Amino acid sequence: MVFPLTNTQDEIVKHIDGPLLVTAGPGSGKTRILTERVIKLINSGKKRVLALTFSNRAAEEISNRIEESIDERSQENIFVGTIHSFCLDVVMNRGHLIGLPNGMVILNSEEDKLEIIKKVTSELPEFNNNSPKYEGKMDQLKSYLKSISNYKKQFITPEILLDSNEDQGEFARIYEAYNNMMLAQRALDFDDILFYAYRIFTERPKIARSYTRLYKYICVDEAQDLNATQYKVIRALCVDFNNIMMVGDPAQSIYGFIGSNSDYMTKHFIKDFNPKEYKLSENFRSAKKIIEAAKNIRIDAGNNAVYPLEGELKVCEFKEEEEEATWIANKIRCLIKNGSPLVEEDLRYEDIAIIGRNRYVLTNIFEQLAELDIPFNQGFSSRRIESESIPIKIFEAGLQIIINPYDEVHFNQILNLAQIHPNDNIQTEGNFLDLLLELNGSQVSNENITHFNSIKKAWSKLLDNEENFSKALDILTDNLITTDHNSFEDFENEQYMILKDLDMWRAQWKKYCSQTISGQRSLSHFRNQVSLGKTQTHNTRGVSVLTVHMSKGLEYNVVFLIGMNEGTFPDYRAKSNNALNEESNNMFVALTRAKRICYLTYPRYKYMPWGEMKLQRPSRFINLIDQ
Ligand SMILES: Nc1ncnc2c1ncn2[C@@H]1O[C@H](COP(=O)(O)OP(=O)(O)OP(=O)(O)O)[C@@H](O)[C@H]1O
Repeated sequence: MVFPLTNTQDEIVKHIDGPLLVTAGPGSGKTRILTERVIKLINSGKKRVLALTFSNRAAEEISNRIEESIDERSQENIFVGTIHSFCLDVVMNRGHLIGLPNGMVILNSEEDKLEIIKKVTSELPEFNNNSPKYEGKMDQLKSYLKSISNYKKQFITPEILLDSNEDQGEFARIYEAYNNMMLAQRALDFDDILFYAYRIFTERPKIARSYTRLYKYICVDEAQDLNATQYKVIRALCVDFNNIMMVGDPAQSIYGFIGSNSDYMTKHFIKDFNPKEYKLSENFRSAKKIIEAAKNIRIDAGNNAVYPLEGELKVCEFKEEEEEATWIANKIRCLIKNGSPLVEEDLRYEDIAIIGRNRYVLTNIFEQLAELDIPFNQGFSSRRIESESIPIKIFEAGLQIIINPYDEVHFNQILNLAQIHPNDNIQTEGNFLDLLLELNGSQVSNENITHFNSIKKAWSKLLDNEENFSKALDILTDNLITTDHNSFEDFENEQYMILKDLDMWRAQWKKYCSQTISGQRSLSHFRNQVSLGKTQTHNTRGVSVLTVHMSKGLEYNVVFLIGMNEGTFPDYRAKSNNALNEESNNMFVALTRAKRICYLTYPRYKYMPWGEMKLQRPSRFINLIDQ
C-alpha cells in the first residue's frame, strides 16, 4: 500500500526550478521524494534529469522505482548513477578535449598500479639493485602511489606541485612520469576519473554548460557523504546553473574516514547556491521504542515517531560469541515459525537483518545459520572482481590487451603467469596484441601449453566480435574443464577455481547485457562497468547479514545488532571527537534500519585468535539506550 505524501513531502516533489536542500532524518522518505520528484519532472516533459548516488545499490533501487512509473522512451532522459560512473562517462566522451586518448580502461588493481610505478622508477639510481634503498623499495613505491592518489584527490597536478614546493621536485617528476605511463597504456586509475572530469569542466567550461543544457535538473542523494573532491566536481559542473537538489541526513554521515563531511551539504552548498530549504523529521519506518533509542544516540537528529506502535527493543547478554550466534539463529527460526504479534504479516527471512560493525563480528553467525539451514545473503558487495585461477587470470589480462594493444603491464603479467619465456629477440614495445598471438608452443612450458592454446582460442573469438564474450567463456569451459577427474587434489582444486571464475564472469556479462543494447556492447565498456561495480549481482534472498555501512538505506522488520562491545562498536580506533561522533552516526544508522523489533546483543567473553578468553565490556551505546 502506498501512503499519500505529507504536505511538506508534496511541496518538495512539486518543486521545479531553483536550488533545493532537503535535510531529513531516517525513514522520513528521502529516497521516496527524490524518486517521485524525478518521475514528476520527466513526466511533465521537463527534459533530462541527472540523479547522482553514492552506491550502485542506491542507483539500482532508484532506477527500478523510476522504471516502474515512466514509459520506456522517457527512461532515456534520466541518468541515474554514482558520481564516478557519471564522471567516467564525461571522461570517455570528452576527454579528447584535454588531450586524453580514446578508449581508456580503468586500471584499479593495486598490483597493476605498482607495476607502472615500478617501471617509472626503474631508471632511478636509488632503486637500483645495488642501492641501499633497494631493500625498502616496495614500501617506498606504495608510499608514492598513496601520495599521488592524495594529490589527485586535491586536483594538484605535478606542475602545480612543483610550482608550490620546489623540494618536491623529484617526487613531482615521478608523479608526472606515472601519469604519462598510464596515458601511454590508455589507463585510468580511480582518482583519475574525478580528476580528469574536474579538469574537463574547469578547463573547458563550455563542456560543463553543455551538460547542464542536456540535464536540466541535477539531484544528489545521500549528500551528507560528499567529500571535497566530489563537491568540487559538482560545483565545477554547475557553472551558471542552479537547478540542483541535495538530499541527506547529517546524522547518517559515516564515511568521514574517506574524507566525507556533511558540511559540504549543510554549509558549502547553502553558501554557494542559496537553496530553498526543507526539513523532514517524521520517521515513517520505525516503531516508538526504536526511535526513542535512536534519539538517545543522536539527540540532535530530526527523528520523530509517526506510528503509535510501541515495537520492541531488547538488550541480550551472552557468555561468548558462539552462544550469541546460536541464540540468534534459533530466534530467527522461531520468528519464522510463529511470527510476531508486533508484525501484522507473516515474517519472511527477507524481513530480517543481522548487522555488525565490521565483517569479523559476523563470522560466527554464518556457521550457525548454515547449521540450522537458514538461508542468508551478504548484501550488495563492493568486492573487487578478480579471477582466482591462473588460466582465467591469463584470459582476463588478455582482455586488457585486446582492448588496448599497447598495454605492456598486462602483457608482462601474462608472461609471468603462463611462465612463458619469449625468444630473446622479442620486441619490448609496440603492439603487444600481435606479440601475444604470436607466442607459440616453443616459448610456453609444456604443462601450460594446452591451457594457453585454449585461452588463445577464446581471445580469437573475441577478436572476431567483442560481443562474443559468452562464446569465449564456452570455449574455456569446453577446453579447460575435464569430466575425467582423477584423484589429484591439486588438480581438482584448480578445476573448482576455474569453474567458479567462469561462473563469476558469466554472471558479470549477463548483468552487463541486461544494462546495454546488443550492437552497442564493447569489451572496454564492459571492463569499465565491471571496475565501477555496476555489473555486480546481488542476492537479497534470505536473512541479510550486513556490516553497518552495507545496511545504509535499507529497512527490515527485525534487526539483530550484534557484537555490541566496547572496542568493536564504537571501534577501538575511534579516539578523536570526530571519530567518536562518526561511531554514533554508525550506531544511529544501524538502529534506524529496524521497523518493529531490534535486538542488541553482546558476548561477555571473546576468544582471541591466540586462544585466550578475554572479558568484554558492553558498548557505551548500550548504556545510552538502556537508561
Ligand atoms: N508520507 C508517508 N507516509 C507513510 N509512509 C511513508 C511516507 N513517506 C515515506 N514512507 C515510507 O517510509 C519508509 C522510509 O522511506 P525512505 O526509505 O524513502 O526513507 P529515507 O529517508 O530514505 O530513509 P533512510 O535515510 O533511513 O534510508 C518507506 O517504507 C516509505 O515507503
